[in-house]
Amino acid sequence: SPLLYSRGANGTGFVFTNANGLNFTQMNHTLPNITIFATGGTIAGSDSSSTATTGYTSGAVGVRALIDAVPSMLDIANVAGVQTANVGSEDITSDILISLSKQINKLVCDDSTMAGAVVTHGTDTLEETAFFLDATVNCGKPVIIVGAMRPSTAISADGPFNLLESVTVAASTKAKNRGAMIVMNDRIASAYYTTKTNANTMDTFKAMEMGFLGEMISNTPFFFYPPVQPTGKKDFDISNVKEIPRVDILFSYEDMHNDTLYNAVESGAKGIVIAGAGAGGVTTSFNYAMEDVINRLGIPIIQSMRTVNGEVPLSDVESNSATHIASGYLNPQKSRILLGLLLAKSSNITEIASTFALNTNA
Ligand SMILES: NC(=O)C[C@H](N)C(=O)O
Repeated sequence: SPLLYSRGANGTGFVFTNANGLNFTQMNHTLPNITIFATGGTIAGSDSSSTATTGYTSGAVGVRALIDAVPSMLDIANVAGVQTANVGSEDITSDILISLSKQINKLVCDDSTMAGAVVTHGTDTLEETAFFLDATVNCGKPVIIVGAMRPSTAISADGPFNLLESVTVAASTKAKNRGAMIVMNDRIASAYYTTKTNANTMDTFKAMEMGFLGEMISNTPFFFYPPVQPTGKKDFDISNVKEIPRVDILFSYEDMHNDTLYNAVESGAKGIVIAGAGAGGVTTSFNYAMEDVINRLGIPIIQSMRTVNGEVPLSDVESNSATHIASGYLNPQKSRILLGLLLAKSSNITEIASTFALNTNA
């Protein structure tokens, strides 16, 4: 069961909580209550050098240290911490995603005293977890996913301010009914569309065509638009889901070999996403191999794109939408999460195709 901590706005120390909910008896009752779910990553990273932004240990410090590093968050909200995992985000698994989503649904959605959730996470796969939570936590309370590009021991570590801003957005009534959001580098971004665009720098999370939802100025959120959800978004109830079927991503390139597809299927993939060249492109020969796998084995294949921007329209994946499925505006890693969630419910290719079609201009 998760480790739970909380403490009062007046700094009166930790209040024990039980696994069914949080005891906020020593809290400042004029403030909203927020739970932070820590999963590891650079935001919890540590290194002996204060200038190292590579080669450090991810997930070295726990949720209590993260909260302790930002005392001013207790002027914004009563805060509880749950240690869901403590790993580099490359080691986040679909089992962790299922348990994180269930924890948020139980401890935040089902608890009327809770205003919102913050998830601390490594940045490398943050967009995948953000997409998963956007799809599976749907109670209208803000869910904010946050990371850092500099470890906690670096000069000007970005984690503490990012965490303060995330708690602030999660506690804001203006943040309700907008789906999950990524808050980093003074920007509020859509979990659905935002991707990591730079491997190293702090200004990395962007949805270049769709833009940001808002900004943080002096730790105050400003939303550019009223609450809105992405056009193609589908909500999932995963309360009965125990496992997400395996979905592999295959990268398209000149001379791509068909056996990459057959190997994936033989190894147990129940769905495939192609990071296609341009608008979903693969070699002519690979196109025949896809046709074979779809028709003979009934395995859905989503054609996405290896470019950072753009759309794979249905008209670009040939044939009809029930056999070749276009990812629309979803990149391969987000398409993989969506296909996994759909396969956890049903392997009906027509249903899968119609969900992806919501993301295309068809
Ligand atoms: N900036 C980071 O968080 C990168 C780290 N490797 C992670 O994703 O866990």
